[in-house]
Amino acid sequence: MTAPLTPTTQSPAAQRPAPAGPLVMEARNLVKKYGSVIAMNGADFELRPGEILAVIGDNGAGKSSLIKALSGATIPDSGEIFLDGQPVSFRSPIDARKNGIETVYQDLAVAPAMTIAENLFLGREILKPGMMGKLFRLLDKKKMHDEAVRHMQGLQFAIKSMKQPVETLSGGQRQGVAVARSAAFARHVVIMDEPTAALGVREGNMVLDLIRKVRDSGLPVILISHNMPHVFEVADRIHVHRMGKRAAILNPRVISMADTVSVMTGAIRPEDLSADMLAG
Ligand SMILES: Nc1ncnc2c1ncn2[C@@H]1O[C@H](COP(=O)(O)OP(=O)(O)OP(=O)(O)O)[C@@H](O)[C@H]1O
Repeated sequence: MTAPLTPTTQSPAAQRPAPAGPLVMEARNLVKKYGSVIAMNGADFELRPGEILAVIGDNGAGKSSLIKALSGATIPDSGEIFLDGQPVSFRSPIDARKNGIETVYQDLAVAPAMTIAENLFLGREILKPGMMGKLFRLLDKKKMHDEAVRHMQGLQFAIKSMKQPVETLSGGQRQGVAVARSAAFARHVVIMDEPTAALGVREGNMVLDLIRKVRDSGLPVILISHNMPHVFEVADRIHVHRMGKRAAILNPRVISMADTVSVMTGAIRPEDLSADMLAG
């Protein structure tokens, strides 16, 4: 062992029992090579129902490659992915979406000039019933608006009007719209790639709150983040990625942030951790 194992302070996640049950998503032995660079080197992954699973790792550890494989943005060279125990092979992000997996990307989150309601239904607009929708492709704006209100209220998302253009919102609120949109359409899994990056403290907390609500609504969340306090704030389990594969799954109720970072950098070997620090 190369570093002391420090006791943890109790995180808010401490109040929640560890989620259990059959796996919602699983990956085994994923490999992805780019020429001589090995981005995934036998990566495993497990997502349980009702949990927020944080995925952390140093730059270049292969987190994005893993997430891209799970969301259909990359096709792995080899390995297996299972959804509800069934083998799946996503050829594109649309394929993954069809299987109920929604991804919130840090950058292409929302269309600024469109309203909140329009953003929620972007690419999935509801057409008017009957000939008006079928023939003339007229949008059912009222239905989309009412659905948007219902959904945002369900997430207790404080917005005055769904008719507000997204560009009039704060950064945190915009990110909130992107999170809410994914939650609205995901049937299985929501993947969030650095959703709180570039946000201030208050806005970051607002998005974290929303992520908890998404989880509490029954959707498991995969949260990729470099922000350790945020990870410890919301994660039920922490998947540590290192050198192209999963190094450990940690229990944020027991392990400290400092030791988590040490596992991530390789200063602490997972086999040197006590059993309760691991969240197998
Ligand atoms: N399209 C690509 N072409 C070539 N190399 C790539 C490609 N995508 C990823 N890599 C390489 O694969 C390795 C893993 O990259 P990946 O982006 O998955 O890591 P990461 O953990 O997400 O890193 P970061 O936190 O810096 O985003 C890196 O060495 C990276 O340079």
